[in-house]
Amino acid sequence: MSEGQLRIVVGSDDAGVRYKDRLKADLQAHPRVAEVIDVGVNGDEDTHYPHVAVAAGRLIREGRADRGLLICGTGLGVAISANKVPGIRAVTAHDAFSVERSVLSNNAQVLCMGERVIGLELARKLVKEWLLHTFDESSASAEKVNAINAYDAARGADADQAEAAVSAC
Ligand SMILES: O=C[C@H](O)[C@H](O)COP(=O)(O)O
Repeated sequence: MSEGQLRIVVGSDDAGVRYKDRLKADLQAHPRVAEVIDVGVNGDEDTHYPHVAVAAGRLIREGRADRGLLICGTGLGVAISANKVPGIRAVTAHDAFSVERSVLSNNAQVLCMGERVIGLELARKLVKEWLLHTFDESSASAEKVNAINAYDAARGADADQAEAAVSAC
């Protein structure tokens, strides 16, 4: 893997599998992509979106992938589900500005799209652009992402600990 290359996990439910497979092929051909890991679904498989999205999020959390691209009917269910994995920041975005800011403002690792919402060619263009955005740890946005991470780290802890973690940001 060369410097700056990304390992990307892709996944979908049955409503997103056509786009997932097409976008996966684009990713495999892209010079910025070192590896694509497909967590399904494949063919006529009918695994529901939460299971696929959480599997993808876990690969990122475990350090086996850098980013995730998840497709369902709307892009909403996969985002909600991936965000249940600690440390994961997943967004649904169907326009260039939101896709860009998901990385530059939010350092989101996971981009979600809806096959029933966006045209395939626009989705392909946005995914190519997404690959070129990189979060700047020295930017003013980093402090805000750190606050998200502090809330995240405090999940499961008692409320006092959560407040202390957040107020320290
Ligand atoms: O967010 C959920 C997705 O759009 C999914 O593909 C379809 O879910 P539904 O069948 O519950 O509408």
